[in-house]
Amino acid sequence: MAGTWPCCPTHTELPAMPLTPAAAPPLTPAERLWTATRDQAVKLRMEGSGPGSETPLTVHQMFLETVQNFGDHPAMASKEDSRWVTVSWREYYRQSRAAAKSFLKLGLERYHGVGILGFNSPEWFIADVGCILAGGLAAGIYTTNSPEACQYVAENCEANVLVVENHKQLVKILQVRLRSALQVRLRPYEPNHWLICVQWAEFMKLGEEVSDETLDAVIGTLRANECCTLIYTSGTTGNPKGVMLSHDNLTWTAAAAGVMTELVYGEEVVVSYLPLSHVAAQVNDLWISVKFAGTTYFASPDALKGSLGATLKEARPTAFLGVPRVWEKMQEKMKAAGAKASPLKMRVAGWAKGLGLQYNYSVMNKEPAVPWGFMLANNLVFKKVRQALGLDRCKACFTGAAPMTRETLEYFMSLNLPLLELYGMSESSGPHTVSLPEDNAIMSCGKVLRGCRTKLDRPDEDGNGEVCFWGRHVFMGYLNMADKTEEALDQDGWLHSGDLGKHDSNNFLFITGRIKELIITAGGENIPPVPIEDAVKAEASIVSNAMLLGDKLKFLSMFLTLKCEADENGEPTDDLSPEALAYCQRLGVTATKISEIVANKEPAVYAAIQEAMERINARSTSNAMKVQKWLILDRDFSITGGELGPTLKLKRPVVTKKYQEKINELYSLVPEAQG
Ligand SMILES: Nc1ncnc2c1ncn2[C@@H]1O[C@H](COP(=O)(O)OP(=O)(O)OP(=O)(O)O)[C@@H](O)[C@H]1O
Repeated sequence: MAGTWPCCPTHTELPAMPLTPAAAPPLTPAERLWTATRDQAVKLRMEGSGPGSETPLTVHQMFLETVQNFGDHPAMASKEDSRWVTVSWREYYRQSRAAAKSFLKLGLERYHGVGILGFNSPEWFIADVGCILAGGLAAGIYTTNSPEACQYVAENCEANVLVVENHKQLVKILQVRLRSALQVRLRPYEPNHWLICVQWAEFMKLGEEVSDETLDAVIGTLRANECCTLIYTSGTTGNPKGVMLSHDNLTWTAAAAGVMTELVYGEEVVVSYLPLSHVAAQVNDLWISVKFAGTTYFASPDALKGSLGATLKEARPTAFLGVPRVWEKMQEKMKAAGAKASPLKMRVAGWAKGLGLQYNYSVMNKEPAVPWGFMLANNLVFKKVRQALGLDRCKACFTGAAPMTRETLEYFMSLNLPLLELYGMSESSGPHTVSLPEDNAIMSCGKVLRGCRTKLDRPDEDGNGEVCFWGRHVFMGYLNMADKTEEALDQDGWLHSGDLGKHDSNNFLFITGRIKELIITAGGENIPPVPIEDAVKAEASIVSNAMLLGDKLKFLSMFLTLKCEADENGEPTDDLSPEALAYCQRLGVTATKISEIVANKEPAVYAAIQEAMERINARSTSNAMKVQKWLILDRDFSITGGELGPTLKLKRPVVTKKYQEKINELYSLVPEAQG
């Protein structure tokens, strides 16, 4: 028998609009677990009973359930003229239907894409949901994409319509193909076809003459085991791939993640600021909110340049998700502020942090012991920190999408703000393992989502094997890439993550490496770069980013960048950051710019980094793992520079290509003759 999700509380009032019946439509018959074809259905990985056996739902059904039960609750909040304006679930549904009608009117064909290129906003959500209701494939495009990268996505998903946030983004689109002026474009890839471009308000009216019956007829043909969304991977390991997610992938995963983290229907608040084209933000901000009738507050586009703190204080989210770099930045800022405090305040903070760390380790070890003085520390320090961060209502602070350092985890534990690690991929519709407030272990990514399974493939003697996923969160396939899909999914349908991991005796999963970025030297040694890179960053606090080199080369070397200030566009500048300046001052160096340090090979700084490198080399288990050479690049890595992906993961192929000449210098290689 199929299971059901815990029901949300019922609310008798129905929205004043035609609603289609909520009975689950049948699945499209399918034999295979995967496909690379846009209009093909897949077989779902249904369990016979319990978690994983729940009735599959379409996005429309999940949405409708929330509208029926929480129609008047606020669904979205955005700032207009310095005031928060909310949109109810009923209104959000009405607007999504209006957008769907307009897409149909514009000629959106079934299983064709709608590219959405813009910062997080109600329009982003409405365009996404509207596209799905109209039978299209919603495809977020990163705002940081180059014109060519936008074109790649639009062509790959055969977009009929692009929804573009502003002139800046539109200019990119105009550079690559057609000539037109405003916000929505029609059928861009059909030669000689007419184009229309309209502003949002006009777009929302375009479909007014499309009847409810017409739209409901389309909605009635949606099937839970068919594709509705494309998530483009950010390309840390190669060209972006279109990850096809079905309705069931989204609705099942949103429900499973929310149930596991004990979300409360109608009470959750999140702040949306991470790129929605990334799976983590999209599932957290959009789909979990739909399932649990949460309220999404939209941050300003300059969130990561400084305004996020103010938004958090106003929205006071009940859960908050940050990628590691966001938490690290918060830590850097708080430490810099702490360093300016009076000696007394510093002593109090130091004492409280000791208690915070002790207490949170005791909770983690399942022997919670409130140390003497903890309550005082809570009143004097922890509560104030939470309030200052806008996290005073936050039941869970999550980190995910990339590895996190122990130092940052312990820093937040010491402030009684333990970070809960999540692990997953675009190909698993987001989360595969989840850490919970009362069930987590430091450096672990938590336990597998209920209803899913983990297999560690070909484990070594320490139990490290490739992490493989099974469950209803596993994607349908890569659009138009059957070969890549067959590489990712084995014959039995397990998704191979390309990550190395192991379980401890309590079944916590630890990610111990990435096979997909393993460096294989010319001598055949397999070397995971991240532990060495993290060690350098920990040993030399002036270092912002480190990238190990050595793939198919004779020895290891490393690129380093220094911590610097960012300008108003988030671009790295030549000015050293306060932390880097402090590092220099400790060494008696007066330089304030990266260029000064690099141009002079500033002896004291270079010597200090060399000593750090020697300490790390001394700990390495073989000569092949020692870093023989390193150099400092004159500009830090950034999203805009292309070296970092949207979740701030290093894009190694981009750095290698960009700095090929420097690699040649390091290895005294002669570039291949041209032509
Ligand atoms: N908590 C975590 N700890 C360590 N690594 C993580 C964690 N969460 C995610 N990752 C890494 O991120 C990967 C998934 O990232 P994602 O699906 O976002 O790909 P991507 O950034 O689009 O890049 P790519 O182009 O390489 O697929 C995982 O396979 C894993 O390597």
